[in-house]
Amino acid sequence: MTKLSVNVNKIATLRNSRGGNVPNLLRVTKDIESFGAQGITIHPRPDERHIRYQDARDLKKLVTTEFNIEGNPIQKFMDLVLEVRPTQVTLVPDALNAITSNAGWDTITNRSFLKEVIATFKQNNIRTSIFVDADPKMVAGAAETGTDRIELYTESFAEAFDKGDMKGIDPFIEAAQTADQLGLGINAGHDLSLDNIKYFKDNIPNLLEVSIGHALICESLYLGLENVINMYLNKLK
Ligand SMILES: CC(=O)[C@@H](O)[C@H](O)COP(=O)(O)O
Ligand SMILES: NCC(=O)COP(=O)(O)O
Repeated sequence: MTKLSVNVNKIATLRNSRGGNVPNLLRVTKDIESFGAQGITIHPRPDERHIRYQDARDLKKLVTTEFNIEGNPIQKFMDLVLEVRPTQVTLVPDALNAITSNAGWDTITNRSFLKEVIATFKQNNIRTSIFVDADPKMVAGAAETGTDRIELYTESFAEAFDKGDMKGIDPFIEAAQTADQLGLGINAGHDLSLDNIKYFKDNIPNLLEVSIGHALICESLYLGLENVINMYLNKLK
């Protein structure tokens, strides 16, 4: 079975846009778990424009499913993860001001750095994952770091799928086979959605976890809109 980990960054972004506590991140997270999600993902960035470091601490007290923290392992992030001790840490090579994640690690150039960081987290019993492009060379490089898992960066698949190009899955099948041969667990994420998730899952059978945020929150808006409009109309009669 593939676990669904819901990325709640977008809930925090909406909350922060008004400066108050609506929507309430902790309440929404609790609801997401009670609706059956098997994990919660957050991706705090150094400017804390969506998830704040304090959110990570607050969520740790409340999350009962798998808690996954993603981010670039700068010192501040390392300290947070070692304090919070989530189930899993996913290392993502974000540039400081990136709007969203836009590349996987070069696991060959960064091998010794990643090896050191992975060792630190593993010594603290935190499962590790490395965000990589669907490239067997990068998957093989990830295996050299000692990581437990990789997270396949799925934007190129999602973009191809959207254009009707079914071949966009091919590099992911190859990368997943390499990961399997090397004993790495496979996660995936970025731009996965209700439209493309079944095709991805059907082609990557050994998929352990997907983390989904942007599309899932947008879909929740669309699918909930009719209900809420009607509730307002009823109150305005
Ligand atoms: C690694 C990854 O693909 C996700 O964590 C994604 O970056 C979500 O973060 P944002 O919500 O900041 O786009
Ligand atoms: N690791 C991917 C993730 O957490 C969510 O990415 P997205 O669904 O917001 O693109």
